Amino acid sequence: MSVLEIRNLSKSFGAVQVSRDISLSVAARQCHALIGPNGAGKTTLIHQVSGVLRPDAGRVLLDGRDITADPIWRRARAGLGRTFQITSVLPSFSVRENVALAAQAKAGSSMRFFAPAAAEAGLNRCADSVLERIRMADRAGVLAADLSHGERRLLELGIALAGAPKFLLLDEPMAGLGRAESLRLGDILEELRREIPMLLVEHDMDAIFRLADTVSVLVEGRVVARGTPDQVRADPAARAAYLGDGGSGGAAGGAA
Ligand SMILES: Nc1ncnc2c1ncn2[C@@H]1O[C@H](COP(=O)(O)OP(=O)(O)OP(=O)(O)O)[C@@H](O)[C@H]1O
Repeated sequence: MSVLEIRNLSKSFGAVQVSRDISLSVAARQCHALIGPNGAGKTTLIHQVSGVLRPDAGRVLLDGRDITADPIWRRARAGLGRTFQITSVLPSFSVRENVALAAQAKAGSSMRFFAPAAAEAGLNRCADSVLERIRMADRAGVLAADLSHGERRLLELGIALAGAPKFLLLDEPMAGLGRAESLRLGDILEELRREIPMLLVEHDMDAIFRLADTVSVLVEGRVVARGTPDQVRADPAARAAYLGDGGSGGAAGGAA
């Protein structure tokens, strides 16, 4: 069964239709990547899944439950994790505190039976296990304000993971990262993807070919090609529309 299912989503801004009858589904242990030229409507689609925007038509289902009308917080509580859209890092708190606060927000009232010291120890344990996963255990005590851009991105992922998501929305996680930082984040996402299914919008084609099981190519709000990374790389419609290269160059050509 699909963990995330998007059925026939459509969205217009005034006279401009930005999502045109888009359907896609992501099963457990799958990474579905969304690629397309600037302005194709990728972020608009992610916003409709996360709840930032309401679609004009169509439905979004998480674990089979219709969440189309749910506000952002209810989607988060239902297990929809997202990163890299709303900056959630608190600069004057340490890395561990940032993750522990996110874990506390997730735990909510279930913590009320514990003495404060025990609750704090539990949150710190949770934070430390997240920091291991994002390979930032050695930065636990550093103020978030003192992190590099790449580390801040990792911390944003850690904050999302502290919410124990059952699905992750990743909107251009590699944007602005250097080569080494992209590879590091790619390693972490590769480990995570078999555990938490994800919808990934990304321009970094190396990351797409490394992480995605399925790729959908969006052009002018419509899915024009879909398949494995290799199938999409060979698809004439994808090459013509997204790569704009007649088959010889462009982003996927570069990754080939
Ligand atoms: N709130 C809005 N009001 C009006 N038009 C919008 C709004 N948000 C996005 N658009 C338009 O919708 C189209 C799709 O934008 P969107 O940001 O979803 O594309 P994208 O594929 O994510 O692009 P990029 O790769 O550059 O991030 C663009 O033409 C954009 O100008």
